[in-house]
Amino acid sequence: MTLRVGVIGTGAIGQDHIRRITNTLSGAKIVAVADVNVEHAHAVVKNEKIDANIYGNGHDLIQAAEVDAVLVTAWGPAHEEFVVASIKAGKPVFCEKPLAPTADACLRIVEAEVTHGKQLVQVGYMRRYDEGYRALKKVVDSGKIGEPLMVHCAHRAPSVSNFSGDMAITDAFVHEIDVLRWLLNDDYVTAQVILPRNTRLAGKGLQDPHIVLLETKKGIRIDTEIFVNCQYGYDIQCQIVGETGTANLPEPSSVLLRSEAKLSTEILTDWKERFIESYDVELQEWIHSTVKGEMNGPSAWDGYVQAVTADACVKAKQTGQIVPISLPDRPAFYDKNQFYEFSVVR
Ligand SMILES: NC(=O)C1=CN([C@@H]2O[C@H](COP(=O)(O)OP(=O)(O)OC[C@H]3O[C@@H](n4cnc5c(N)ncnc54)[C@H](O)[C@@H]3O)[C@@H](O)[C@H]2O)C=CC1
Ligand SMILES: O=C1[C@@H](O)[C@H](O)[C@@H](O)[C@H](O)[C@H]1O
Repeated sequence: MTLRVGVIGTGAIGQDHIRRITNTLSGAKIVAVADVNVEHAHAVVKNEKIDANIYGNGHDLIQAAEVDAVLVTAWGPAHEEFVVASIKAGKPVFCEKPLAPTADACLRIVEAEVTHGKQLVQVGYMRRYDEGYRALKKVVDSGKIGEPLMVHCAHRAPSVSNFSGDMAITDAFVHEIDVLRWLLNDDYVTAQVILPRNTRLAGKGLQDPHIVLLETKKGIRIDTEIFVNCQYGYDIQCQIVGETGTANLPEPSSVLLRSEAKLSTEILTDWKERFIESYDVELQEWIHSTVKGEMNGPSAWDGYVQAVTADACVKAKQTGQIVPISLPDRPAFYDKNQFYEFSVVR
């Protein structure tokens, strides 16, 4: 069976996902696209040479008979309405991060899904599909370093022209929020943010770097440097310190170059390049799971936890205080794999 996918939002990552589903992955094809900028949607369909219907309104795409599953790659504030509408239509939906910009909006999505009774939502946290993070998780789960005690991370980007306000936390650090609780199989209980000396190279009025300190239920302490105008590269670091050893996220593979009296390896500069394979694996696994009627990736609940944690970090930044993170108990609904029937008969 070929999964017929409709994409809402034909901007940067929407186009990337259209390309990978069309040219790289198997088991799915793009049959519809929607964007508030319809001209842009037309241009994307033409440039990518796909045979897809074009809608000016995402809700029409969700209702369209030719669409089996929905990919939401519109701006964050538009995610909630499209994810909820997909759930109500009983269609599996992959939504790019963040699930929604506020914790309340994420909770409404969780409630809509629980009410519907089957898990239909996956959130685009692709680091869980990265070979390096998966290898790191294997080591942690094996017990080779004993129980994890501390985690030291860095999220560095060369520059970010589009960031405003607290986007270093709400747009960039959200990836660490998701991947670290998955790596550690734990949840967060407090957040604190320390503001080091500001770089002169950040946009006007923007704080950069930040140091975020998270504490988990098990008492693990996590420090993350977020430095999104570091100039030199896109550099993601993660070291887990356990009782009997440490484990580091592997560096992306790169040729070890001996030249001009120097020994060097390349550092990537673009997040798309750094995680290019993870996006492929993430969407390929989503396609396979969806066709089987399963939902195995980051869930709406994970999206909600990320939003609550990000809110606490923003509050901690604003107040300079250690902010408690309290979450309701995870609904039992998210404990088990909920299978849905693929009702589309062709
Ligand atoms: N997982 C990851 O690493 C990444 C995730 N993202 C996420 O993907 C989402 C999109 O980001 P970009 O592609 O960079 O943004 P973008 O600005 O390039 O594209 C967004 C598109 O959505 C369209 N749009 C906005 N509101 C809409 C609505 N109500 N209905 C239909 N179309 C609408 C816009 O016209 C635009 O074409 C964001 O949530 C972002 O955080 C973006 C980059 C990387
Ligand atoms: O999601 C992403 C972007 O929105 C964000 O701007 C980058 O910093 C992230 O690393 C990338 O994965």
